[in-house]
Amino acid sequence: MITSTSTSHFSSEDKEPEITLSDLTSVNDDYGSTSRENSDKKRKVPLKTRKTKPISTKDQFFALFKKNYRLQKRSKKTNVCIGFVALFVVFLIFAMQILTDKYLNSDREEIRDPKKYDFDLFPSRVLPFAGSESSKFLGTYQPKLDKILTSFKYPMEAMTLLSSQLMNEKDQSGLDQVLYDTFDNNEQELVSGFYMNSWDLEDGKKVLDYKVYYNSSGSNSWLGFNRNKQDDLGQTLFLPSVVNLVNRASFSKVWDDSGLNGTIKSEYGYNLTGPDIRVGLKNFPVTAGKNQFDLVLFVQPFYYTFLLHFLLPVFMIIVVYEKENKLVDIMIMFGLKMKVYWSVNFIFNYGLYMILIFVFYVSGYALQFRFFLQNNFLAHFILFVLWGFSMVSLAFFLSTLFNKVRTASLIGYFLVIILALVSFLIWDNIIAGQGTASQVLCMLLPSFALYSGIKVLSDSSSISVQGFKFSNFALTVDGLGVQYLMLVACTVIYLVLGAYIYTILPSTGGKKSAFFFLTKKFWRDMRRKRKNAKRNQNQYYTDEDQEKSGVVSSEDSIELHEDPRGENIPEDVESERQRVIVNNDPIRLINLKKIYKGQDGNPDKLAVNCLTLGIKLNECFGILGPNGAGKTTAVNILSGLFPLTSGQAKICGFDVTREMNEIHTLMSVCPQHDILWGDQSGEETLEFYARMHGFKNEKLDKRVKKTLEEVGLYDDRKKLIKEYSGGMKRRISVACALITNPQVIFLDEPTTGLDPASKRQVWDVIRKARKKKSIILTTHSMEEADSLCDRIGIMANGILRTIGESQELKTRFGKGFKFMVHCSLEDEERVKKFVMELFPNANEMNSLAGTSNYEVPTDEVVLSEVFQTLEEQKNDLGIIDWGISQTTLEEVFHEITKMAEGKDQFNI
Ligand SMILES: Nc1ncnc2c1ncn2[C@@H]1O[C@H](COP(=O)(O)OP(=O)(O)OP(=O)(O)O)[C@@H](O)[C@H]1O
Repeated sequence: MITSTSTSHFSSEDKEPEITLSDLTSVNDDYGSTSRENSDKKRKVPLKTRKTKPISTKDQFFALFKKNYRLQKRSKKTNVCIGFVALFVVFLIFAMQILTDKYLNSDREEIRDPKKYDFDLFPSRVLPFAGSESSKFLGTYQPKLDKILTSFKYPMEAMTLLSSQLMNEKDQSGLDQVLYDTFDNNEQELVSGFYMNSWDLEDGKKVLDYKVYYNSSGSNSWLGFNRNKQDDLGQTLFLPSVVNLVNRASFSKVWDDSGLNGTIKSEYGYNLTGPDIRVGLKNFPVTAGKNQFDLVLFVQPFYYTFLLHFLLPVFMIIVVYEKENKLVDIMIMFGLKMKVYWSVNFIFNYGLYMILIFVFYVSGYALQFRFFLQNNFLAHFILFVLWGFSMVSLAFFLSTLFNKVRTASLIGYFLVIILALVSFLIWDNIIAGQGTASQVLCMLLPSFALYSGIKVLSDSSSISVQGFKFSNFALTVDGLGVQYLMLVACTVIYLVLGAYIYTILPSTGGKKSAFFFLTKKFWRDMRRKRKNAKRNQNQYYTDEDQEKSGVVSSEDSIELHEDPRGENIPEDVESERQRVIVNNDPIRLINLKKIYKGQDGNPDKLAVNCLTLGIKLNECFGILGPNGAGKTTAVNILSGLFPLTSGQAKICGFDVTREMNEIHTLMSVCPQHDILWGDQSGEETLEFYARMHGFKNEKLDKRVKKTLEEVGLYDDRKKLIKEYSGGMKRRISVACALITNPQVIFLDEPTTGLDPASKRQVWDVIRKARKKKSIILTTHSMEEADSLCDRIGIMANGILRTIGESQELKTRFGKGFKFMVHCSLEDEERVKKFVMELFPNANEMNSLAGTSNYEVPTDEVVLSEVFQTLEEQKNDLGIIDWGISQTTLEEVFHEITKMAEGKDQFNI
């Protein structure tokens, strides 16, 4: 086991982010040569430092906000749809108001003496009385019946205004008159009137005359549709319950005390004493006038609730789109802080919602909706503001549950209808009748809080009510306080739930235990992260610092584990391991291991095993390997997408497990697949990333222009990405990786899908960009690795098989040179003899029709001599053509992967 212990160097000098266009423009002509080694020896990268200041939260915030704004502006279909729905709902209500006034609010005829119904004492159907706490009665009675009246325990007891509304000793026509006179005031509020009288018959029997008036016109009757109709609604629903009350009173002791004893034979078979009870039912008298039936009052809670839910799926789609297309991941790799991401989305979505609210208010006031005119402005404004918060939180929470835009939008739009409809159907009919506790519980689904709030305001804005006044505010459901509180609570609850689900089910990087926060490790890591972040805040250096710094090492002690191959570890891999442990390369991987947890019954997958590797300053390091070798996994760990299972990975001294925030400020990635917003132009895409890294104004423009020119996209800079060809997208992805002037770049198959000309263009860009940087490039193109990479590592089955410069590998694994000679058949023997003299250890591979191929050991070939000899003797020997070539990297690759086949199947 070898260890190294070291110190660190920091510079806390506070400077603006460096814009070194020269990084892109100055061409380093000696790429591919080993002379770079020498410069590394002179100057080593200090650990735990970065070149630029940490990315500022403010820069990220504005870059992200601008991007969101631009994309939303271009989502024309969605915007039109939102606008259309808003206007549709508003005009629907407006149309209803007009239609109602014209057709439903017809003239009303006077009814002074409404139809009267007489009933048996005990109707066969006895239903519970359907009154509420706010129901009011108006009645008249004889004082001697006082006790009967006060014995009407439930529900009259709850009717607070009962006594104040009772009028002594009015006769029936007197009550008719009172009800008639107060019709316009009473029609919404009074549910009933009653008349009660008692007298003695000639035979001494007592009579109790009890008339019930029911109000079929107010809000307490069903929708008010029964107005003016002497229907049997009250007869079937209302009267029996009142009669039941009378009966209960009759049976009570109070009855006896009132001295009204008599015998009652009920149809139930009871023999009870009591008076001759005469019960009747009458509708309220009606004044002449205009019916003021308010259809709007009935429908507006539903429509408003529907409209105010309409942005829910839009918000979900914004988040899920970026999740599905891995745009969040790439932004994280470019240093985006999640707290900034969520804040911007929250504020942005809330802003969109406020635009909708603004349109809603303007049209509501313009069209003179009573809802707005009659109610206190703060009452509905606070309700809408708080609903906006809880809806955005709810959308975030829901968006963590979906990974596909299609599913999210389908379920989102379905939810809009369902939530509005369920609130409409359930609140009035079921929940409103329950106690406050049940109502509060239901409001944990904030749609109920919104609906009930709108309902309170809507009812308060009916024609005959004065509207919701400031004095009506209270911590009750009717006073809106409960709704406000619950909307605030829902905002917090759904934000916390969303963050929790996002943590345990991230879009990438593997699931976490549902109880992760109960582990000691979690809190320890949190503490460490916070400590590191504080310590690292000002640890960045300038070019000058870098020049002065010399060799600086990490303060951490690093242990090198034994390679799983033990003694059989290839020499070059072992020597790299020894080199890495004592060198402070900008990228250091030590014993890196990654196991993907098996899902859906699949076993765990060991993707990377004991990878120890260092990438030097100014170096472009190529990782080659067949599909599934573990290349992308290694890059993803380094870029913070996946956590490593064990081992260490450090970038400029920052640990990927704890200091990813710092690492993101100094690295960038060109992912394997283009991860871009289709509705942004190439220029805007680059601007976004550059802005996120602190580039502003002129510097920003220059940087973007230069980078676009480098990748040959300047002329197409204004085109939307969705109009780009595959090759253009690839080039803009490479440009994104370079625009932020990072110290460390990961390029995952950067030229896949490019035509040869574009490929070479990108290669040029990478070569130029390499100065003062460390680049890891994974590729399947041997030509690319050969041309760009200073060193190459070949992986197979998650294990590093070999490492070295391209030439070294060719020498080590190739079978020397290939020599081909072509002559006529009669000269063939002579030529063969000559070849064997020239290359005594050559091996003839094949010979056909005068063309022979040989493998020649490298040490037998001195190219200049071979050229000279062959050119001199060519004509004498009758050689028509000849050629010599070196073993290609592709052959080395095949050789190594062949050797690796079937090897190293480790148990996890
Ligand atoms: N998220 C994942 N969950 C489980 N296994 C995974 C996951 N990602 C990759 N693997 C597995 O890990 C191994 C290494 O995959 P990786 O993508 O790193 O290979 P690669 O060398 O980049 O391949 P390619 O050249 O095809 O991109 C493969 O066997 C792959 O199936």
